[in-house]
Amino acid sequence: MTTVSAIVLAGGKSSRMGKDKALIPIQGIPLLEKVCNVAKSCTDTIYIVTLWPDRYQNLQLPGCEFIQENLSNTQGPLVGFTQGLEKVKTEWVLLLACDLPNLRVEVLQDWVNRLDNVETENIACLVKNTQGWEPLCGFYRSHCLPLLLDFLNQGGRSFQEWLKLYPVAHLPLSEPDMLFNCNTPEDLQQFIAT
Ligand SMILES: Nc1nc2c(ncn2[C@@H]2O[C@H](COP(=O)(O)OP(=O)(O)OP(=O)(O)O)[C@@H](O)[C@H]2O)c(=O)[nH]1
Ligand SMILES: [Mg+2]
Repeated sequence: MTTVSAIVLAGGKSSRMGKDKALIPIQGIPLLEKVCNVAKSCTDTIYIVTLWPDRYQNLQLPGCEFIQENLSNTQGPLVGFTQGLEKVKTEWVLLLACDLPNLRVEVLQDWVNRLDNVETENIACLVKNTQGWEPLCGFYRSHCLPLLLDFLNQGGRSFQEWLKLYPVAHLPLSEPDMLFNCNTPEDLQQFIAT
């Protein structure tokens, strides 16, 4: 089976939520912990990229390694991903946002099993929606790092724009609510109510 690592992004400002999304308890478990638990079903190597590892010190995150972003301010998920990718030693990396309360282990494991059959030209393997790729719940080849650095050096910061430059393979998703992400207090209320 393909070996993968995982990168969990937890360096966003949570400005729409008004408090750190990573720490919001879902059924009593902080969201970042929940996401890392799901990532654990795919790999033993999990990197959490954040500007503030101290905040997450008391979470149950066994085996997860913090990567402290060496920036004075957040630069967005593409930059956070790049900082994580610099550590990755496996061929593929699973990238996850920290605000995905609905992730399903069986779906992610099915996706991992598909990676061996992805054509080599593809730099990533992602779900597509009507607006474009879902960049924050899917797989990237670690050798895309130089391409990503080039893009950042030219001032690019958008996942969607970067992904337009290279071939990307599709991942199937029969239940799109798995990608529901909690951005606002209303999103959270909606999630808790369902
Ligand atoms: N490491 C890192 N993660 C980031 C950065 N910006 C966003 N993220 C993460 O990327 C994911 C998606 O980001 P958003 O849903 O926009 O979250 P956010 O930026 O915290 O929220 P808003 O401030 O409301 O836009 C979340 O897991 C964030 O923690 C960043 O600069 N560095
Ligand atoms: Mg989000």
